[in-house]
Amino acid sequence: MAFFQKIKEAFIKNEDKDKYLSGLDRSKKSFGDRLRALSNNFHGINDELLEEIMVILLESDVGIHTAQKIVDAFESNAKDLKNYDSMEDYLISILYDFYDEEQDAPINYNEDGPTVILMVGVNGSGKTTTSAKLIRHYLQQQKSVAVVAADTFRAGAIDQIDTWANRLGVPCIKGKPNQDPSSVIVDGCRYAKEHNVDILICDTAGRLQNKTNLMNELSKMRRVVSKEIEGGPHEVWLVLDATTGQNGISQAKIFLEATDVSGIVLTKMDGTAKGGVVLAIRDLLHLPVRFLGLGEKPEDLKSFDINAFLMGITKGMDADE
Ligand SMILES: Nc1nc2c(ncn2[C@@H]2O[C@H](COP(=O)(O)OP(=O)(O)OP(=O)(O)O)[C@@H](O)[C@H]2O)c(=O)[nH]1
Repeated sequence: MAFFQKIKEAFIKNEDKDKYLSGLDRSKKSFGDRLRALSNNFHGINDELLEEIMVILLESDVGIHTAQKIVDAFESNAKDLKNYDSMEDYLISILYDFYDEEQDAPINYNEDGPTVILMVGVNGSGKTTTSAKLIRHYLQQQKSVAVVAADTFRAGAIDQIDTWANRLGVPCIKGKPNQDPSSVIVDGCRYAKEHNVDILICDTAGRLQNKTNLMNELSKMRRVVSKEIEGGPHEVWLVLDATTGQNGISQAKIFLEATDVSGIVLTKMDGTAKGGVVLAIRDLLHLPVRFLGLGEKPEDLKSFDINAFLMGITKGMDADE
């Protein structure tokens, strides 16, 4: 069976498939459609073709380092592929293996009390919106959820998450503007323990003015959570704006130097053709992509699925043809 068939079979079972297709449509235009255009002039695997694949990867923002690795892996076994379809199928299999989802541990949920998730990332990356989307995601899974408005530095951030919490009918634990975010997080943890909350989402501030401050602030937050709730924080998710592509990766590295991060949420994927950044993240940051933001609405945050992702960026809506 062609490799793509396997992806398609898994994709069909994903209930978020329509959102994946619409949200990744721009990436598909820059990747899948351009790849397919190579079928018009396919003369086997040669330097020209490898060069074209490289350019397509780069323009999808896979980044030079990662793109080179992908092309090398592809080249080493592709020589005998005689037609475009088998070439495309093999390339998709390389991208699949490259992501290698098997290496990901499942999300670390606390079996004995609230699971605390710290949301970190620079301002504007979509952290607050993603926190709101996560509330919905977990409510849909019949979990009890509360949110902590620990971004006490940005005027408006507290109101923003509070409004979302009200709309979604979950408690929002908030402090005053400029209050120490860690003290608000302590209040949140205590509330979660007292009220048997399953998931506590902490929307933190994303100030990146200097690494030492960031490091101190993040380690204080971790420390207070771990004192209040055993094993916490159970997950620390770095929110990255996909439209910033490779710049987002440099930003991510600063956060990774400041604290342990257990996963990435990539927002605004619907607004960019740079979908290839998923592969660069995997290669350069060695972290699982946990969720993709595929639109602005609360229901537009989707659990990452490599099959749906590859389908979205390669064949998209044409997959039924
Ligand atoms: N199209 C689209 N827009 C998004 C997505 N995620 C977030 N946004 C938009 O991005 C903008 C910034 O989002 P916020 O959630 O306010 O960003 P933030 O990181 O919390 O910013 P601070 O609160 O300043 O830290 C908002 O207009 C969101 O609607 C997404 O997946 N797709």
